[in-house]
Amino acid sequence: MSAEKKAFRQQQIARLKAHAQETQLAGETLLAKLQGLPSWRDAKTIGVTISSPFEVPTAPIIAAAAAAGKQVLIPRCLPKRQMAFLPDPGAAGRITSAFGIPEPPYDEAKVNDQPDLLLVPGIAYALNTHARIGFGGGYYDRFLQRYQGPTVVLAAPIMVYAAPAWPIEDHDVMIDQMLTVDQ
Ligand SMILES: Nc1nc2c(c(=O)[nH]1)N(C=O)[C@@H](CNc1ccc(C(=O)N[C@@H](CCC(=O)O)C(=O)O)cc1)CN2
Ligand SMILES: Nc1ncnc2c1ncn2[C@@H]1O[C@H](COP(=O)(O)OP(=O)(O)OP(=O)(O)O)[C@@H](O)[C@H]1O
Repeated sequence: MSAEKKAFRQQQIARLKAHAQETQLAGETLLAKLQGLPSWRDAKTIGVTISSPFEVPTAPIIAAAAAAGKQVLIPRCLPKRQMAFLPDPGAAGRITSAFGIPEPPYDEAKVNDQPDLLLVPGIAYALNTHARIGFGGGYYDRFLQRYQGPTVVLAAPIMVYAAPAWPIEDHDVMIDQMLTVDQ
């Protein structure tokens, strides 16, 4: 990975941490926008992460999906930077990974890697190209190569860039839809 990308990521994560409260507040507006999308309304299954304190809060999204009768699928990290989506067992059923992320237990029979809608996490997004940069695991760039459905990001203000301020690589996959508080 380029030193430039690494430096941007470090700086951006520090910015996210400094704007955690603003990001939490933006969550409400972003969820309302998400609920207005046809891709949300039509989805019977939703792929979403369990957020950390400086990401857009996903607990309200998960609650809204469940209330609307949608099945919530959350990712489990696997060896070789692979990721599988499995039904959310609820807070008490999640297992916290070595990276501190609550994950579903692995059960091959329950894997569904083609949710009807995928909410993609990240640390920064570009309005012009819909490029994204994540935490550096490469999990989503790999996953998105074989995911066929629509992708959406919920971009808190601190995550929004007019154009990418980080290097774009061949394996970067652009996101279909970018929701922001302002645009
Ligand atoms: N809330 C949330 N869950 C998520 C993601 C996310 O962005 N947000 N992910 C989005 O992808 C996946 C996990 N992402 C990860 C990204 C990097 C590393 C990681 O490797 N961390 C190392 C440093 C890097 C390295 O050594 O290569 C570490 O912390 O030691 C782990 C998980 C799945 N779950
Ligand atoms: N499709 C892929 N095939 C092979 N290696 C990949 C692929 N996507 C990413 N990688 C590798 O994974 C590592 C992390 O990728 P990158 O810096 O793009 O992560 P990221 O933008 O934070 O993405 P993500 O949120 O998907 O983890 C890099 O070493 C990159 O070369």
